[in-house]
Amino acid sequence: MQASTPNDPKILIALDFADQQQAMALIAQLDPASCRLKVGKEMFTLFGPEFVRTLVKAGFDVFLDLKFHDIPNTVAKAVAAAAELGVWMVNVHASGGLRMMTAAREALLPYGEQAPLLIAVTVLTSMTDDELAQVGVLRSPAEQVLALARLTRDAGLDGVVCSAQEASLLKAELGHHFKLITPGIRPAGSDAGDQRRIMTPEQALAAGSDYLVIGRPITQAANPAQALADINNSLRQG
Ligand SMILES: O=c1ccn([C@@H]2O[C@H](COP(=O)(O)O)[C@@H](O)[C@H]2O)c(=O)[nH]1
Repeated sequence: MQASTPNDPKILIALDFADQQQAMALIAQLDPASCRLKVGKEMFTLFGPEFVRTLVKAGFDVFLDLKFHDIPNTVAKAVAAAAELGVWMVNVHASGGLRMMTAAREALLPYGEQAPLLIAVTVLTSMTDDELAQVGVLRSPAEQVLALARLTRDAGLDGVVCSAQEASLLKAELGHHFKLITPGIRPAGSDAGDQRRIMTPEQALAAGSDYLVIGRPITQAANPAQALADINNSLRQG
C-alpha cells in the first residue's frame, strides 16, 4: 500500500465545510508538510470528486472518509474509484464483514505501490455503551472495537479508525504496524460537541495513535493555521 510522505504529518484536518470557498481559504494557509486533509460525506456530497482532485493537485495527502458499507462488489468498485482519484487513504465499515473488506483490498491490488491505504471504521467515536446497546451490540465499545479490528487485520487491511481511548489496547493486541487513525481528538478545554470517546492530541499520540483526525478544534478556531501550529508544536514537545 502507498507509502507515507517523508515527514509523515500526524494531523489529518477534517474539512467539514458547507462552503467550498471557506475550505479553500483555510487550505491556502496550510502546508502539506504540516498536515493532511480529510474529505468526508458533507464536502464530497456537495462538491464531488473534483474537489478531491483539487486538493491532491495542490500536493496534499487526502483521506477520503466515505466509510463505504455495502455488498462486496459495490464496495470493491467504490474503493477502486477512490484509488483513481489519487487519494492517500480510503475507508470502509468493518461491520460490513470479512468478505466485504477482502473484496475491497483485492480491488486495490492492480494499483500496487500507488494504492491508497485501506482502513476500516470500528465503532464511531461519538458512540457510548448505551448507544451500542440500542443497536444490539452488548459488548463495551473497547470489546467491540477489538473484535472489529481483529476482523480488519484478518482481511489484510492497513488499520482501523477507532477512539484514542482504545489505542493502547489495539497496539498491544495487533502490533505496531497496524495503523490507528483516531478522531474524537479534543485539545484540553475545547468543546467535545457530539464526540464522546475523546482524548487530547498529546494523550492520543502517547497512547499509540498513528494519525489524529481533528476537525472543529482547528477549522472553527479564530486562527486555524495557528491552532494547527500549536497542536503540532505540543506533539513535537511531547
Ligand atoms: O469514528 C469516527 C469516524 C469519523 N469521524 C469523522 O472525523 C471528523 C471529526 O471532526 P471533529 O470536528 O474533530 O469532531 C468528522 O469529519 C467525522 O465525520 C469521527 O468523528 N468519528
